[in-house]
Amino acid sequence: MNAPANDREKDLMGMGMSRLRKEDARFIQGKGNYVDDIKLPDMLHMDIVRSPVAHARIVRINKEAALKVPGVIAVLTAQDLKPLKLHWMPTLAGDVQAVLADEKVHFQMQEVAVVIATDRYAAADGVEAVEVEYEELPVVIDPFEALKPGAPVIREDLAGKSAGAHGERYHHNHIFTWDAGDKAATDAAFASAPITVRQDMHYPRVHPCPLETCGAVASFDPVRGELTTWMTSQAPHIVRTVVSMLSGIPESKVRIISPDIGGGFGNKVGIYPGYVCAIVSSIVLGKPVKWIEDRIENLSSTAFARDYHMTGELAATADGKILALRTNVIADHGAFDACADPTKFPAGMFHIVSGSYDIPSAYCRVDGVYTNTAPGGVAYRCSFRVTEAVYLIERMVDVLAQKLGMDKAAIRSKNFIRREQFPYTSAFGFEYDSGDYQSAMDKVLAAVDYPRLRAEQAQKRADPACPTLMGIGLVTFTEVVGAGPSKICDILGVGMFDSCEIRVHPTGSAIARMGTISQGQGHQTTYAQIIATELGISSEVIQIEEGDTSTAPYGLGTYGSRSTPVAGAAIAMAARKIHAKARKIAAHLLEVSEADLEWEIDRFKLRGNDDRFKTMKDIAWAAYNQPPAGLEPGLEAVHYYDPPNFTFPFGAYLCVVDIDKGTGETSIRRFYALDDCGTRINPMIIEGQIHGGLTEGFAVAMGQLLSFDKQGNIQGNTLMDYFLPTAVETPKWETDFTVTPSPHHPLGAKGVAESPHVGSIPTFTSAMVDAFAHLGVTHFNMPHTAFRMWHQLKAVGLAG
Ligand code: PCD
Ligand SMILES: [Cu+]
Repeated sequence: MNAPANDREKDLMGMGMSRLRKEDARFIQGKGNYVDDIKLPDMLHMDIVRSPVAHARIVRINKEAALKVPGVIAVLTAQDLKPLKLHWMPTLAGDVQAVLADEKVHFQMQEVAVVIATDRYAAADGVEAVEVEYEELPVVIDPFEALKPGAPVIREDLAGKSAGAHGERYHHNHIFTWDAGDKAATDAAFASAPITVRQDMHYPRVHPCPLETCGAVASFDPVRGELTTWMTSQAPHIVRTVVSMLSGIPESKVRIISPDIGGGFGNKVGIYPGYVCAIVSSIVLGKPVKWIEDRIENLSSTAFARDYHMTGELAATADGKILALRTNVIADHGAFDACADPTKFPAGMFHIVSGSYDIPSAYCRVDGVYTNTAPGGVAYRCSFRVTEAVYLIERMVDVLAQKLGMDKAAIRSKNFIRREQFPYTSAFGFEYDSGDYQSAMDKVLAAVDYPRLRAEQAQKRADPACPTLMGIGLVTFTEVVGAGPSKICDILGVGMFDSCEIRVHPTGSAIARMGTISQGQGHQTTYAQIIATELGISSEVIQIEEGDTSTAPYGLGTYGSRSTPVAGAAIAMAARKIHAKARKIAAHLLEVSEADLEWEIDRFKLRGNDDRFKTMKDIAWAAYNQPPAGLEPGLEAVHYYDPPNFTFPFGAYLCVVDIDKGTGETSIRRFYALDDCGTRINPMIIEGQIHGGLTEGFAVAMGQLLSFDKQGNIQGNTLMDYFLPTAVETPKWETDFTVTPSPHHPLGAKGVAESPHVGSIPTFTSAMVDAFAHLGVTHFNMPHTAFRMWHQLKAVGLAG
């Protein structure tokens, strides 16, 4: 933290200060306002009939018994939505998805019908009473099986379509092939390389699992023709655009409000059938309709993450210089392609897979595949498949080091993009804005006394009586966040810029609105801190509002750690417009020329003269009272910021584990995380974000898993089974930082919230595998539960 220069600066509580979170006053008193807190007069409740089977034809749906349940008002099926052309909806990935199953169900828990009733209980009773007759079809849950010639046809609606939104389809269950890099040069480098390594790995299906599930309250006013919907959306403006396009209601009469959100983690970016059904029900019935998912519905049917079957290959010299990288991925996207990636990137930013290393040639290919599982593939705390990419490259560098008998740190040093190479263009065409990987790693190695840890490990390996296996994981990752330059990044054709509007009131306090939406990140605090420093107004009196499309300027929302890189920049630019006008007003009030003024914390003063000044408070009053001739009254500005590039935060993580040789039980002895996100706005919030991301990384690596049995029954979809670590299981985190500002961001800031998730997961695997490295093991898949580790121990002749 930069110590404030004086009391005036301290009073601002601006950038760089660990000020407490403004929003916590309401959160810790239970006074937040979540979607389920919205209660409107005459509000009806909706519940969803879901398929018990994974693949079947719907022979018949009988609503009669349900309609007799006291309180039930209506039951809607695909047949009812058909006349409105709303039984299918477009997905963000250019596919279509059934809103309610149309003649066929494609995965277990798919939405089949909705029941609307006067209360939540009656709606649930109604759901029980809807009779659906299914004729079961063969199920495919394995994407490799799905691509075989005789595999069951999952998407009959696509029959005969040999091309999708992302080009050619070569099989009825194939969605797209996407590739990047130079294949010929990469193949040539492999053909002549002295050393090559190859490793298959599966990044299993996991779920973001926010504590608050998804939900909506839709309220259509038939008199005014206006639709207001409160919903748990990470991107309310794009939802408004889509709702207007689908319903035909003018965008000016659609209002989407994201109230407080109890965690998003990528799960609340997409548009789900439940939202659409609540809106349609409200339009049809002319009354407000509330839909709130339960936990099992959230885990089973809303967007999952990952499920990437990856093959990595590295070519290198005998002394460990990497010459080329090749990867091939089979991506399970479930029954509908409903990933939420920028339109032109069906595999997100997977091509950041060359990581922190200077690799001359690289090529990657991803094939998207349909299976009878829930749709998804969202960016769970990651900027669109970056987690998968970082996992692959970090695993591969370890595998190569093992093959060459090199140390993990030494091989990384040998291949780092060096500080003087930035801006650096990767083999995939990303222009990395800045970085200093060697300094970050050196700081971590020194902090944990790496040589001593290795010596301890050697000693333990030499002692057969030692009850534990000790593993050391090391990862040096690069993220790509801040989507994005709108020339390459859009969602449904809308460029991925972001926005800010600031109004300074006559008495010197202010309100600001952005196109993003906090889900717990603390935007109300950090955004106010940026404005405080830029404008010399205390962050305490700067009100931040997000999430209401009727008041906030258009923006693309919060995910992919884009708020700081994009909206954060918009805030600085809007503030600078106000600053420029304030300077004119100050010059007028002081009767001097603008050039004679200098800015100091909260005021313009006559250069070198502390006694002649006008504070921002004076200037605000004057703006509404006696602006200079020719200048409009008022003190406000709007800025739409289209970033010139992504930002590239990075980090170096080290983990030490001790695995019990008898039981496979693992203790995380140490986890040291160094992050570099450029200029830091609020170090305390950053620390909290890093703890959160590391804890979610721990959960994924050590326990989370959604899997399916052969019939397509989902496993692990309750919190009895799905691992959400509490304070009891969570390791103690040690954090550290370096500061390498982004050269193109007005504040030098990069995103940070995803880095700890992206970086920690491969670090855990690196540590777990390292514990077995002396026994010839190079890789095993997550999650590293005690049971799976016990099998691993048995496989190498340990454990009973
Ligand atoms: N340099 C810097 C950076 C940053 N920061 C801070 O921190 C935070 C964060 O940021 P970013 O990184 O920018 O991010 P954003 O955009 O805001 O956010 C997003 C993220 O965020 C995270 N975190 C969190 N937290 C909470 N609490 N909750 C939630 O939900 C969440 N989510 C998660 C996720 S998943 Mo995705 O969606 O999957 O893609 S992506 C994501 C904010 O407040 C800010 O301001 C500072 O201070 N500084
Ligand atoms: Cu991702």
